Amino acid sequence: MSVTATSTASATILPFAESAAKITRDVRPLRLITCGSVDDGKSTLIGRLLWDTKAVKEDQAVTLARDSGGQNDLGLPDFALLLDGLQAEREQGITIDVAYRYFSTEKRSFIVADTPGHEQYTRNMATGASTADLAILLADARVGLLEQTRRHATIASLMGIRQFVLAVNKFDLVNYDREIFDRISHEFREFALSLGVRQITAIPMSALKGENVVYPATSTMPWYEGPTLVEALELATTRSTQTGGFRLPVQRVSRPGESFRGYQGTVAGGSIKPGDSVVILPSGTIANVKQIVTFDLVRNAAVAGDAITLVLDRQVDVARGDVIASLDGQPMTGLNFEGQMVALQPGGIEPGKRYWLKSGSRRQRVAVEPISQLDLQSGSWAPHASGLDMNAIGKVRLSFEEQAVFDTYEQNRSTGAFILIDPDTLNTVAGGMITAKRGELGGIRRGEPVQGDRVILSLPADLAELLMATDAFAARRDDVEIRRVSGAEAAQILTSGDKDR
Ligand SMILES: Nc1nc2c(ncn2[C@@H]2O[C@H](COP(=O)(O)OP(=O)(O)OP(=O)(O)O)[C@@H](O)[C@H]2O)c(=O)[nH]1
Repeated sequence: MSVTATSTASATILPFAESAAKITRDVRPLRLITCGSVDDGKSTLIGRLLWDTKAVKEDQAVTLARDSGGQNDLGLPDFALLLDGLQAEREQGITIDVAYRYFSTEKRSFIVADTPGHEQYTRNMATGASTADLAILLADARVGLLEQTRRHATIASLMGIRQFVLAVNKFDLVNYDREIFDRISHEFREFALSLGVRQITAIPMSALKGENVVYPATSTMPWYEGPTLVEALELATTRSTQTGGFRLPVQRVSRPGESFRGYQGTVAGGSIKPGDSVVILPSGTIANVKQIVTFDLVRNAAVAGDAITLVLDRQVDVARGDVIASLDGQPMTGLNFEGQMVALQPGGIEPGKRYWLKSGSRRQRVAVEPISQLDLQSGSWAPHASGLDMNAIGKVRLSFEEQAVFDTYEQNRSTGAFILIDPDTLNTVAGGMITAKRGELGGIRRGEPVQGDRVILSLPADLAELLMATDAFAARRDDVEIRRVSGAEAAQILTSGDKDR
């Protein structure tokens, strides 16, 4: 549907969008989340987006007019009711689940997740954020940024979202005051930059009146020269999992007969073709791809998102939960990682307790040790060695009993993301992402032992042999463990261990 036809605004030409369209045209729909505090106007904004892009069908419009008991003083229906898929919301006056809506302009289509603003629903927000390319964060122009806005911005960044639109809403209630916009947008920009988000667009708007949403507010906010919301969305980029190397988390080993053995899963990054060499992790076995099979076809290549069965050229030991990866740019393998997580359950996260960590098809026992917690007011990380309360965002150490395989979330949002499950209740208690592998030279790095009191040295095999032959090692045999790794992996451990320090 076109967004240029308008019944409420005078502007039918969108020069910014016209030029933008020449710059980028991404065929995949852009996935967005909207978040902010209660009553900032999320439902009204999404309703307005759907209405002004003509995504509302005629029968819905009739229901809407009936349900809103007529029209508001602008002669328009109550847009918030548009999003009222759930009867409960109307009864309780709050949004209680993630609702997905679809709309499109001439240039692009969009999928929007409407996530709730209430504290206890942070978990739903994290669900919406995990698949989104961009987050629209709402703020009420009368009150500015609230803790909840900062929390949602932080979760969105934790879930890997690197594009934010700050929608400073309800400008009609502050006399379209430019100074208010400058102050709030400056404050938000500082906060978002501290989260590592660089693509930030702040837009003053009135969702209720439809100003700067689809149509520019040239008469009421002539001082604003940036894009409307829709123009900013048309320009945004989608996140891709195809930037890194090939990743196939194995979901199933298929053995229909003696002669055939295939490894099934959905490609979580990169691409593959017959003849390519791959490594099976955590074992480190190397093999070549013989065949790529989908449910009815033999393929000559597969890319991220394809569900495939991979046949290798030799008998190897592969189990559910293993990762088959390209030889170049392998994921990290180890027992100790660092991550960031948000606690999602009332009990929070207890330090030292064993949880199940689930990433893709893999489920492993893990001990979680909080290191620091994000102060949502200042945006800084404060040392924090006790548990993480519900909704708290923390940096943590993860210690596994068996070798784990991860990418950092920056490199691959599928093999770098995880959830934590409480083994007693089977509830999902946290969601998070991997930020680095912990240097297993931990005893040397800042003298901090890992794995209880033992220092683990991961060394290239030749160095390991040399060290183990020394008297010094013999004397410390009980508190030092030496692991033999490849030279490349030793280098990787050293570099990743130094990150964030
Ligand atoms: N004046 C004015 N009022 C607005 C604007 N946007 C929303 N509102 C009003 O603000 C109130 C809250 O809007 P909602 O859209 O329900 O807010 P929400 O953030 O979705 O709230 P929850 O669903 O409870 O999380 C409603 O009364 C809206 O009509 C605006 O731009 N200007």
